[in-house]
Amino acid sequence: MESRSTAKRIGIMGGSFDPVHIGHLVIAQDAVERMELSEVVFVPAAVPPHKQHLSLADDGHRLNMLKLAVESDIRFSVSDEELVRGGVSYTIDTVRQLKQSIPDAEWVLVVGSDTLVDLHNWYKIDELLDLCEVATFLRPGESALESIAEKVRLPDERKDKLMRNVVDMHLVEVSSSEIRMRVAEGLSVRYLVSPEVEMYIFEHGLYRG
Ligand SMILES: Nc1ncnc2c1ncn2[C@@H]1O[C@H](COP(=O)(O)OP(=O)(O)OP(=O)(O)O)[C@@H](O)[C@H]1O
Ligand SMILES: O=C(O)c1ccc[n+]([C@@H]2O[C@H](COP(=O)([O-])O)[C@@H](O)[C@H]2O)c1
Repeated sequence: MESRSTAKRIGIMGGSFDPVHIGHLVIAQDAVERMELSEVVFVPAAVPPHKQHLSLADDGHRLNMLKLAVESDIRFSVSDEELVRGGVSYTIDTVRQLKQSIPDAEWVLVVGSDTLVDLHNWYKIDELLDLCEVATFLRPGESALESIAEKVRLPDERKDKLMRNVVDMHLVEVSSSEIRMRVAEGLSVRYLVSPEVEMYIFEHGLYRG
């Protein structure tokens, strides 16, 4: 096993969080334990690069729901830097900014294995992989490690390092799209989002369709 330096290790979880659900929170907790992180920063995207055609709930609502979901857990925090920056949210810009704010930390980007096989399409991926470690978790229904490895389209050295950081995490079958759909259909989202987020959705009439 590689020995870790003593620098503080901070996880970064980026996403649309429209809305944040328990799947996101469970992954963040698993990442803390599996990747020896001291904390995880959730970063809601202004415009996610691969979802530019989708319309999302207002930035303010997505941010407020994230804050409500994580406020009782000192290991979690929320950064509004992508929302403040505006425009398409490239992760390289976010990681550069985070590194500037805490230069002596090690940064670990937490992504799903669907993302791992797409990383070669990310903006300035070479520089990004120099700046931070990537921890990948298997999402529900995803195939075995070997078949993911075959699909990673990055140089061997990069790929080997990424594959060493693919970890099993709890699989919670829930997505933000399902939450939005359930609210629109008048179904309950209790236990799928935190009670504070459930209340927020109903108080603000979000996702009614
Ligand atoms: N149930 C889940 N288990 C593990 N990871 C998840 C889960 N849902 C989302 N993620 C991961 O969380 C990150 C942010 O996801 P995002 O905010 O786009 O949520 P989503 O549920 O995938 O949204 P949508 O259904 O709108 O596409 C991504 O890396 C995504 O792979
Ligand atoms: O930087 C990129 O080129 C890039 C390309 C695709 C996705 N991302 C980031 O990956 C995170 C998850 O994206 P998504 O589309 O799965 O919600 C989110 O923070 C995006 O900004 C980043």
